[in-house]
Amino acid sequence: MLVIEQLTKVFGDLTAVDGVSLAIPKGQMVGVIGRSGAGKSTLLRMVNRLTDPSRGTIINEGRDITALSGRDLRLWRASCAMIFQQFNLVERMDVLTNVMIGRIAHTGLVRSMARSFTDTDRARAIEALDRLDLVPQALQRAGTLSGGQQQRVAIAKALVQNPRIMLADEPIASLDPANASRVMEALREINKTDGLTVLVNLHTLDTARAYCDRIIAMRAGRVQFDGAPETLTTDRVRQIYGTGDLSGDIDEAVTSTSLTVQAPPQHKRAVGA
Ligand SMILES: Nc1ncnc2c1ncn2[C@@H]1O[C@H](COP(=O)(O)OP(=O)(O)OP(=O)(O)O)[C@@H](O)[C@H]1O
Repeated sequence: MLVIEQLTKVFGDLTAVDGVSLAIPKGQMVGVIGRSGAGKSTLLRMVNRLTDPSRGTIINEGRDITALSGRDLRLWRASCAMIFQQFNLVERMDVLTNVMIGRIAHTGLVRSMARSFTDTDRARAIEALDRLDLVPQALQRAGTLSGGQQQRVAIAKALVQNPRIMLADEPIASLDPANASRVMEALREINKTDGLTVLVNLHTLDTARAYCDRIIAMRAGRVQFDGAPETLTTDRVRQIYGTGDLSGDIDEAVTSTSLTVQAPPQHKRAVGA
């Protein structure tokens, strides 16, 4: 169980995350939705301590994550794999090497920089690539792959870290709908097969509804809704985001979503996938 209590992040005059409390059972797939600036990224970044909280606590399986420093903090970060919108791969390196870099916590930085990986590293990386249907691309330069393939390489790289939690910060925001579906399906498959907790930030309600066990809707740093996808009705979304304030992705999701049909992901920000 991941327990977040009164988690707050203040940047100058701005409270980006404002007293968020959540209890996330192991193995749950949670979609965090909200408009740009709602505090979704800051929340995720605090969970893996890329951003230090101003107040509040994060407890994972009874361990106070907010108190970690030094080696323990590095190990926590390694066990909390992060997927970013922009893939974070070394484009000029081949796919297999990119994935093996994910073994850094096990291999060590020096060996990783020298690209001196063990047979175990290589075997784990190939196994992960196989799960993501990317073995044929293993020796291809990462930069030559499509955006969707690159994001699946990033997921394979995260998998070889042996994470306890997978954090994905708008993993499909740069992808076309077909690639977005494959990436979300891959995350869901890993969540179900490995029992891995997944926290995924999404701009669109349809996607969260289609793939997540639970939806957290944020606005201005606060949790406005936390529950099962089917209980987040259109009326509830309108209450949260306000009828006079319905522009952008959440608005489109409200107007385009059937509440009974698990719609395929509707991507809103297609750029150079
Ligand atoms: N390092 C920072 N310094 C100052 N302000 C920040 C910093 N990081 C985030 N913010 C601000 O905190 C607020 C929340 O940002 P955050 O990125 O968490 O929102 P978000 O919901 O993830 O938005 P997006 O969907 O656009 O990524 C925004 O107003 C943002 O400008």
